[in-house]
Amino acid sequence: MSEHFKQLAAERAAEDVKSGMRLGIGTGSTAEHFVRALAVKVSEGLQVVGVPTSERTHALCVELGVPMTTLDNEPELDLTVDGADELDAHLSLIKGGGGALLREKIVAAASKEMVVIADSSKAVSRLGAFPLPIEVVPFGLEATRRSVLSVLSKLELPDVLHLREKDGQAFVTDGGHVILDAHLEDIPDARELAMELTAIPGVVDHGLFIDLATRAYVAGEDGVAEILPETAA
Ligand SMILES: O=C(CO)[C@H](O)[C@H](O)COP(=O)(O)O
Repeated sequence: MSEHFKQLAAERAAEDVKSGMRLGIGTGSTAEHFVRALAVKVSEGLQVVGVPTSERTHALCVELGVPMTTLDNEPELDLTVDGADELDAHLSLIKGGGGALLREKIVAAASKEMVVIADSSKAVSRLGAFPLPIEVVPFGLEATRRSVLSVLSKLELPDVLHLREKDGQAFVTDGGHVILDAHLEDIPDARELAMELTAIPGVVDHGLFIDLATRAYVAGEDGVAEILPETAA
């Protein structure tokens, strides 16, 4: 069922795409529904160019004939459409379950608008149940891991960090980095944690997306809801 809701949210976002737009194109199963909906519109004559946020999305765009460009050619984008692992009422997000958080954040930051597409299971009152991906440089991994643990301890968060693996090896991102997944259960102050993590040498980025999403389409039993960010207290 959640696959159907992902598709509904993606199709709603595709309706916002107009000819001439420069798009950021996200990564993951929900974003793939968006690529498929976009490809149909392109085959009907819609003229757009997209910057894919991962090699996986790039391959799908090639397969489906969605025209692509690079962020170097188009450093300012009109609209990015991407999925999320969690979103709260302020449209703060956890992303990176698919490991593409770095390119996703660069592309979202280069866009005038970022639309999040999700099934309703992703909407939470507070972020943190989904493990927070922290992308780190392989050089000095143990030292960086200790620095991350010390930030978690300072903020009184659980010190559970797992190096992400794939097929028994460390998972390597498109940028050649590795990922530490932080099992925090609950993040009382996402902004503070984001700032602390960003300041650690060796941390390339993390999956907290704050003040980037401008709108979300969340699909569930009652249809597709449009969500605008609540102003933070
Ligand atoms: O951040 C992401 C990839 O890095 C994805 O957007 C996130 O993991 C959601 O994936 P899905 O749409 O498959 O549930």
